[in-house]
Amino acid sequence: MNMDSSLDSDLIRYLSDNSPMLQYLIDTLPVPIFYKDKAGYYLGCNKAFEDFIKIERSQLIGNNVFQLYDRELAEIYHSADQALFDNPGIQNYESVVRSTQGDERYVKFHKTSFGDSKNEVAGLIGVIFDITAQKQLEHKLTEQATYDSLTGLYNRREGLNRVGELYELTRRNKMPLAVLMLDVDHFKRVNDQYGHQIGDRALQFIADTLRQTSRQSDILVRYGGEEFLLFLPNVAEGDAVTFAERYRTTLAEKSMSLSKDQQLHLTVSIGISCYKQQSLTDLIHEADIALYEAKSRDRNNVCSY
Ligand SMILES: Nc1nc2c(ncn2[C@@H]2O[C@H](COP(=O)(O)OP(=O)(O)OP(=O)(O)O)[C@@H](O)[C@H]2O)c(=O)[nH]1
Repeated sequence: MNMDSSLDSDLIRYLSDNSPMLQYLIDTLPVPIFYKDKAGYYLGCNKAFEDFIKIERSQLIGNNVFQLYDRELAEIYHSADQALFDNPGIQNYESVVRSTQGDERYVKFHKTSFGDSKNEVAGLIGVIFDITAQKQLEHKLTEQATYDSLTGLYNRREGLNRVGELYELTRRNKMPLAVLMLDVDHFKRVNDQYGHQIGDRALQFIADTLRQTSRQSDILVRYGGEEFLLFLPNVAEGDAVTFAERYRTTLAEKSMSLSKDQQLHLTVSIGISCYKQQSLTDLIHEADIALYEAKSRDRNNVCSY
C-alpha cells in the first residue's frame, strides 16, 4: 500500500476499524463504488470498482488519479472532485472512462461529499453507473433516424432538416443554392429483370457514385425509392448544370458488375432548380418539374427549371 503522509490518519483508522463489515457490504453491490480523502487519495473501493478499472484495491489505496490514469483524464477527474469539495453535497455527471488497460466505457458518476467529526469536508464517495449499453443504443437509434439504411445517405426527414438550416443560411446571406432532383431511369425494369436484391445493390451503387462525385458540403438525400435530392451550397445556375452533367455522365459511363461477364448499366435523369428567393418547398417542387421534363426528353438527361 502506498500510504502518503497527506492521508488523513483518523479517517483511515476509522475506516479500518469498521472495514470488515463495511467492505463486505459494499462488495456485495454490483455497481462500482470508491471513496477518496479530500486530498484526492483513494481510501477504498468495492469489488465492482476493482473489476471496473481492472486494478486491485491494494494498488489503488493511497494513490491519486494522477498516479493511476493518463494526465488528460486525471485532470478531468481532479477538477470534478475539486468542484464537489468547493461545493459540498451531491454531484452528477456523465463521462467517458478508460480502464488502466485502455478500454473505454460511458459512465454516469454520482458523487457525494462526506464530513469529518468537525463537520469539515473530509472526502467523497463515488458511485459509477455504466451507461455504455444505453449510449450505444442511443447512437444506433440516432443513426437509424438520420441515415437511410440501404444507401447510407440522409433519409428524407433528416435531409430536409439539414436543408432547412442550409436554406436559412442561404436566405440570410443571399448565397447561391442549387437543388438537383435525380431519378433512376427505368428502375422498375432492373427489379423486374434481376430481382429486388440487385435493385437494392443498384441503389447503393448510385449512392456511392454520388458520394464520390460530390463535395463534402453537399447534402445528399435519399428522397424516395429511386429518387435522390442533392443540395449544393454556394453553387450558382451555370455550375449546377456542370455538376448535374458530371453526375449523369459518370453514372452512364460506369457499370455495375453482376457477374464475371454481366454488367448492369444505369442512367439517371436530373432536374435542377436554383435559389431565387423562392421558398424551400417551391425550390424542391421546381426541381421536380425540371426532372419531369428531363424524363420526358427520353431520360438520361439534365433539365433546369
Ligand atoms: N430494389 C428496390 N426497388 C425499389 C426501392 N424503392 C423503390 N423501388 C422500385 O423502384 C421502381 C420505380 O419505378 P417507377 O416509378 O415506375 O419508375 P421507373 O421504372 O424508374 O421509370 P422512370 O422513372 O419513368 O424512368 C419500382 O419498381 C419500385 O418498386 C428499393 O428500395 N429497392
